[in-house]
Order: sequence, then structure tokens, then C-alpha cells
Amino acid sequence: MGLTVMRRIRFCAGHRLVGHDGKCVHFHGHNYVAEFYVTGEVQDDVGRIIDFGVLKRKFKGWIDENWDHAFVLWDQDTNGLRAIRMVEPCRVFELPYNPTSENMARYLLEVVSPELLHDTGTHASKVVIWESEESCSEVTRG
Ligand SMILES: Nc1nc2c(c(=O)[nH]1)N=C([C@H](O)[C@H](O)COP(=O)(O)OP(=O)(O)OP(=O)(O)O)CN2
Repeated sequence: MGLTVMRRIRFCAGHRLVGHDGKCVHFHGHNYVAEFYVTGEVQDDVGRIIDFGVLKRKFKGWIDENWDHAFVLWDQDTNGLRAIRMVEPCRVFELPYNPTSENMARYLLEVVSPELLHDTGTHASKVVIWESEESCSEVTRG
């Protein structure tokens, strides 16, 4: 039997989409919402697969340290990276692909979540990134 819990983390970040055929090719920001769906099979004596508080510490900790109030840019966006690095102080995170909501969700599911959950007996089964109240992307473990 699989049990799934979800923790929502809010953050603000800037980005731009290289090659986008519209206004999102320019620097802009979002009030993002990330939803982490975490699945496990074993409940502790309290009845939890993992404490919501532990998820908050792990996921909010990572987001606060890496993406919150940062520019999230593609590591191939050399022009964008050069421009942002001219600003002092500078907070930038280099993503290995264009920072669409799809790719940001994918990075959280494939790279970040396994590192953060490795010792918990649970795994992230889905991540959803909301760019606005109207638009989101979701990625699930295949
Ligand atoms: N599949 C995706 N499409 C787009 C993404 C994305 O991550 N995945 N991102 C963007 C931009 O980041 C943009 O901020 C959002 O675009 P858009 O919905 O067009 O913006 P608004 O809702 O603010 O549109 P208004 O025209 O101002 O109402 C683009 N596409």
C-alpha cells in the first residue's frame, strides 16, 4: 500500500526563458508555489510516513538557500548570467536547462528530492510548480 503526503513551499524568484517567442524571454519574476508529493509505505507509531515538519525543514531549507529571492537561469544563458552577475549582491542559481516550470519541477523531483529524502524511507513521487494562480507544471516519477 502506498501512502502519499504533500508539502507546499512558497518562494519568489526571477528567470527568463531563452528562445521563448513572447515576453517571457525577458527577465521577470514569479511568486512560485512548489508542491512536493512524498510517498512511502511504512507508518511510524504515530501513523505518519514522514512528519510534515520534517518535509518543511528539508524542502523549505533547500528552497530558501538556493531559489528564494534568486535568479534561476539556464547554465547556457551566458548573456543572462553575465548581466545578473554585474549586480551586487548577486543571487543566482544555474539550472542545467531552461527554467520553465516543467524543468524546475523536474529538477526538484530528479535531483533535489532524492538527496533530501535519502534517509527517510520515502521518495518524492510528484512535484508541481505553480508560476501563477493560473499556470502550473507537474512531473511524476516514471
Ligand atoms: N509550458 C510553459 N509555458 C510557459 C512557461 C512555462 O514555464 N512553461 N513560462 C512562461 C513565462 O514564464 C510567463 O511568465 C508566463 O506566461 P504567461 O502565462 O503568458 O503570462 P501571464 O499569465 O502573465 O500572461 P498575461 O498575458 O500577462 O495575462 C511562458 N510560457
